[in-house]
This record gives sequence, C-alpha cells and structure tokens, in this order.
Amino acid sequence: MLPVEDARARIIAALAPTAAETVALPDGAGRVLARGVVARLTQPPADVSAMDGYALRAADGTEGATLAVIGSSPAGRPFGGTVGAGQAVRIFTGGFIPTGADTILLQEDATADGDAVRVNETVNPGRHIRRRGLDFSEGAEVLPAGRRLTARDIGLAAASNNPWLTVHRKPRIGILATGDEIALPGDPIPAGGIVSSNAHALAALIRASGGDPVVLPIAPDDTDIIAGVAGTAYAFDMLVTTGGASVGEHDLIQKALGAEGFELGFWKIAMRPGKPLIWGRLGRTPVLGLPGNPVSAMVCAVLFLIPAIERMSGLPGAAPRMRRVLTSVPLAENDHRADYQRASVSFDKEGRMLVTPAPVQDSSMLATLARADALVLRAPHAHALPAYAEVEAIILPELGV
Ligand SMILES: Nc1nc2c(c(=O)[nH]1)N[C@H]1C(S)=C(S)[C@@H](COP(=O)(O)OP(=O)(O)OC[C@H]3O[C@@H](n4cnc5c(N)ncnc54)[C@H](O)[C@@H]3O)O[C@H]1N2
Ligand code: MOO
Repeated sequence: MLPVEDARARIIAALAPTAAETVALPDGAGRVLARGVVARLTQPPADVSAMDGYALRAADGTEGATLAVIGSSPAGRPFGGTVGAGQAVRIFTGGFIPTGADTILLQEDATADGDAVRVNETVNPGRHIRRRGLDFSEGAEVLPAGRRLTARDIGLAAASNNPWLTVHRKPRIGILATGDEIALPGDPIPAGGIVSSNAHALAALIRASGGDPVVLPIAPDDTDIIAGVAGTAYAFDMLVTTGGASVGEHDLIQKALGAEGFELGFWKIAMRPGKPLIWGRLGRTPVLGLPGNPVSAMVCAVLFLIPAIERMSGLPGAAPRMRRVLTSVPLAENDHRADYQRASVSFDKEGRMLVTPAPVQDSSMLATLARADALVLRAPHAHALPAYAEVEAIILPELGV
C-alpha cells in the first residue's frame, strides 16, 4: 500500500494545467491566471489630494495667514491655473494637486470667508498628497501568472484598466457513480438499495475547488455498461469514479475500464478511510477511482482530488493545509495506515482550536462527516496522546468543503 504523500505526488506529476482562455473581468474571481496582469495605466495618474481642503504653498500655510482662493480642483476636474504666493485652490479628495501647490490644508483646519480662507493650523509640506504612481505604474505586472484571483485581485485588475483576463480553463471532471444498489435522490430506490450521495457531494466539492463537474448517469455493476459510459472519458480532463474500487466480485471498475485500455498507475493507499483508491489513465484522460463508501470518497477527494483540480487549474497542487491544533480527548495509538478522523471543532477560553474526534468513525456515516469540521491526522504508527496534546488537522470549511 502506497503512503498518502507518494500517492499525491504521483497524481500531481501526471497532470498538466489546462489551456488558457479569455474571460471578462467579472468572471475572473476564483480563476487562476494563465498570464500575468499588467497595469494599463499609472495610479494615481498625477499627484492627488488625500483629503478635502485647500491646496497651497507650504510656505504660505502658517497659522493666522489669510489666502486668496483662486479656483477649485474636485476629483475628475483639474484646476488649469497655477497657485502663486498667498493663494490657495479649494480641493477635494482625489482632486489633482494644481501646479505651484505642495501641500494640503485640511478643511477642518481652515475658515472659509468668501473668496479667502484663513489658516487655523500651520501645515506640513507634502502632507495629504498621494504621489503619482503611489499604487502602481503603467507597464508593471500587478498580478502574476499562477495566482488564483480573489475579490481584491479583481479590484486591482479593474483599477489597472484590464477588462479581460487570461485564465486557465476550468478542469472538466466527469463523475461516474457505479453500483446496482444506488439510485439518484428522488428516483425509485431498488429493493435493498440506497440513494447515491457521492456524485452530488463530489460535484459540489469539484465546483468549490474551481472545477467544472459533469455528473454521468449511474452505471450498474455491469462491465459493459461501465465501459460504455467510460467511453466518454475523452471529453473530460479527468474521470472520477466512485464504488467498485475494492476486492469484491461486484467491484468492477478496473475490470470494466481494462477492456477500454485502462492503464493502472497504482491501487490501494495506506490510509483510513479510503484504502482502495485507484489511479490510472484511460487513453489521455487521467482516472481517479474513489471508494464507494461516502466518507471514504470525500476524504480521498479532499486529499487527492482537490490538489489534482488545483494542479489542472494552474496551481502547484499542494497537500491540503494542515493546522496544529489540540485534541480535547486522549487519542489511541495508530496502526500502519494514516488515519483521518472526523472531528468537531471548538475553541477554549484562550481562543485555541480544539478538535474532538467523533466516537464512531465508520466510513458510511455522512451525518458525522457533515458535522465534522476537521479531519484529524493520525500518522502511521503514531503513539497514543493525552488530552490537550498537539495534533495536525485539515479544517474542512477552509477548503470550502
Ligand atoms: N474483503 C474486503 N472488503 C472490503 C475491503 C477490503 O479491503 N477487503 N475494503 C473496504 C473498504 S476500506 C472500502 S472503502 C469499501 C470500498 O469498496 P468499493 O469502492 O468497492 O465500493 P462499493 O463496494 O461499491 O460500495 C461500498 C459502500 O458504499 C456505498 N456506495 C457506493 N456508491 C455510492 C454512492 N454513489 N453514494 C452513496 N453510497 C455509495 C455502497 O452501497 C456500499 O455500502 O470496500 C470495503 N470492503
Ligand atoms: O477505507 Mo474504507 O474507505 O475504510 O471504508
């Protein structure tokens, strides 16, 4: 059985970023830049006032002085003249500093009197002036390739006058759920059957991670039908299957895909839940075969599918972020498989994060998974730990899962 880190490294090494496409700025949030964003203008374009008040020569701005107000410079309508000795221009936040002026007298420190203004507080040279190019300059790369765009980045791309962005295409991921016993939510359930949760949970996870999920029709435990549906794999950047990954005679994924030319990369990982994970390739399409147990499928998706989507989206495809937290209860020693225990999260009086693993860790229990906000890692052969010991955990809401 392969260690988790080796499995993820092999998956990531086999994947490449998707091609670039151009999207309108508002559609760029959450996408990964395939090309850096370059400022198409300088911001601010000239020296501007950071405050409402008066632009003047600092030498004139001593307490008690009275200056002649010769014009106005609101944002967007620069004053065309020059500020001379004993003169001031009414100015507003964002207004261009007129020629001749070198400081701002705050409105609160002045008394207007018709066409004159009285200085009530001596000014400091250069105060309240934002210099041309303070934020960025034309031609500078303001956002690098390989960055996943935040709302803040969209603001920066907009401010730097970029209506279009070049991003990686969202990886298209086909989801194939298999099993005679499963039915779609709302459809008639066969005798002894269950409702398929995996495809929907995976589609939501894929979408949250920046992928474009396509839920394929459920395939029964029939190699020909599975093979037929898998024949559509070429349309996807990755095919994800669930169920049929294990050793039973109904566990048909490898057999069915084998007839289609499936090349196995590896099978079985030293982890719990999720041991029977399959990785391989069908033609040019990578295939990730997740176990059928719903919790196993989701834990494997967190550990392998999210990094894979990130890699295909143009990111490095790093392991999910681990946080050092405290266990609220003692933990038993672990065997040779990495254990990802579903745990709830709370905070102690000092604000430290505590995790409490659910008492029953069965890989069929979706209610427990939904309530758990953390996966606590018990490394292979980890020693027993007392309560309040440090452990590593993946915080699921941080992944949007
Ligand atoms: N003798 C052994 N038996 C099993 C082993 C083993 O090593 N030796 N491994 C166990 C482990 S671990 C897991 S995990 C499961 C995984 O098996 P499969 O991937 O072959 O999954 P199935 O047998 O098809 O289904 C398992 C379980 O999950 C339910 N299921 C399947 N698809 C869905 C779906 N779309 N939505 C919700 N639930 C689904 C299915 O009804 C079964 O209850 O194998 C163990 N057995
Ligand atoms: O690994 Mo299975 O995923 O334990 O239930």
